[in-house]
Amino acid sequence: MELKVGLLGGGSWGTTVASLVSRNAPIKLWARDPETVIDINDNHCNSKYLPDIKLPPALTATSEIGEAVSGADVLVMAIPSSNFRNVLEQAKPHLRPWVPVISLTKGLELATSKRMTEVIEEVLPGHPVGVLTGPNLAREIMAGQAAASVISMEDEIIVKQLQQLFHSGLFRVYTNTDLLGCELGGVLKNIIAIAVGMGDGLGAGDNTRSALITRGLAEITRLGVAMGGKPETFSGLTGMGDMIATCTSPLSRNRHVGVELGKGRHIDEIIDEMLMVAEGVKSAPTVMALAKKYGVEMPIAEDVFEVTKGNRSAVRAFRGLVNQSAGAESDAG
Ligand SMILES: NC(=O)C1=CN([C@@H]2O[C@H](COP(=O)(O)OP(=O)(O)OC[C@H]3O[C@@H](n4cnc5c(N)ncnc54)[C@H](O)[C@@H]3O)[C@@H](O)[C@H]2O)C=CC1
Ligand SMILES: O=C(CO)COP(=O)(O)O
Repeated sequence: MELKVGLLGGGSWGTTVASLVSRNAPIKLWARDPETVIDINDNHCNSKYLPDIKLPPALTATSEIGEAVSGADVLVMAIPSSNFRNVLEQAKPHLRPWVPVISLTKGLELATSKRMTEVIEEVLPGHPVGVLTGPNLAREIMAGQAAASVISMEDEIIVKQLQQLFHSGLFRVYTNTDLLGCELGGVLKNIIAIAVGMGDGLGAGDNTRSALITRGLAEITRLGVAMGGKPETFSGLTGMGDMIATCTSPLSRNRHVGVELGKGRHIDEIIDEMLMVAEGVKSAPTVMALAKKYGVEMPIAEDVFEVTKGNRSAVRAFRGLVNQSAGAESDAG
């Protein structure tokens, strides 16, 4: 049976995943901005978020949320974490029972510290939930570069059915049933990418970058495992894989924030001039609250949090990180 897909969110990643799915299944993308809807339907472009990129003609969009949701056999959410619950509430009256809901979002809810799949379970009880996550920079995928990703759901049968919707020649989609571990990897690496960006903005070298990525991975693994994720998940595509892509790519918005902080700019000024979302800035306070709750030391994330709050300069944070006394490699800090 051919599954129909509704995808909510007309930004860079929502449009990219909708383009991938349009090769495999009928899909309707909902965007709140009517100009984006016209641009996709008439010009096969999303000039605002993916300038100079041609979209597949099979991809169509609507500004009526009910049109994307009511006929859907699968719902995909590409809305930033700050507005995720609100959009899900708007979708709820139109959604048929038991339709699986897949999140593409790499953030946490500020007010509740919840993961997006927990928000889905709360708003839409009974619907199977999952994430599609991995080292996936939107512009590279739209440019036809090969990439790998992971669809994660706890139900082994449903996850295999949905894998086929997203998988294609140049976009290899693996399955994983460690939903918590996969989802947290995508969220937590954003903060480490800000730290790495800060180092790069301050002119640090490749050795420093490697140390931050490696120690950062250890840090996010400690928290993820304390919360119930599997250690091996954090060394796979959704953990180490996404860390490498986000911490080293000039396309990463989170790394960009770090680079600008490293140059001495203020966080408000950096965010004000960005069109797109950098989830790591918004997740930092929640990650600190989770680290405290689970008794996990996260020195790199803490420095990022302090710099983004304006309590510490990037130079001071960075000096602190490289000057820290070193114990055993397996220790925190
Ligand atoms: N861009 C990328 O390469 C990747 C992004 N992600 C994640 O995907 C999520 C979405 O990111 P992007 O699409 O890149 O962000 P973006 O900043 O490019 O676009 C965000 C979209 O959400 C829409 N939006 C925001 N609030 C809304 C609301 N209340 N109602 C309706 N629409 C609303 C905006 O209009 C915009 O179309 C983020 O959590 C991000 O971390 C994950 C993998 C790759
Ligand atoms: O999650 C991403 C790549 O996998 C995108 O990272 P940014 O949000 O930092 O651009």
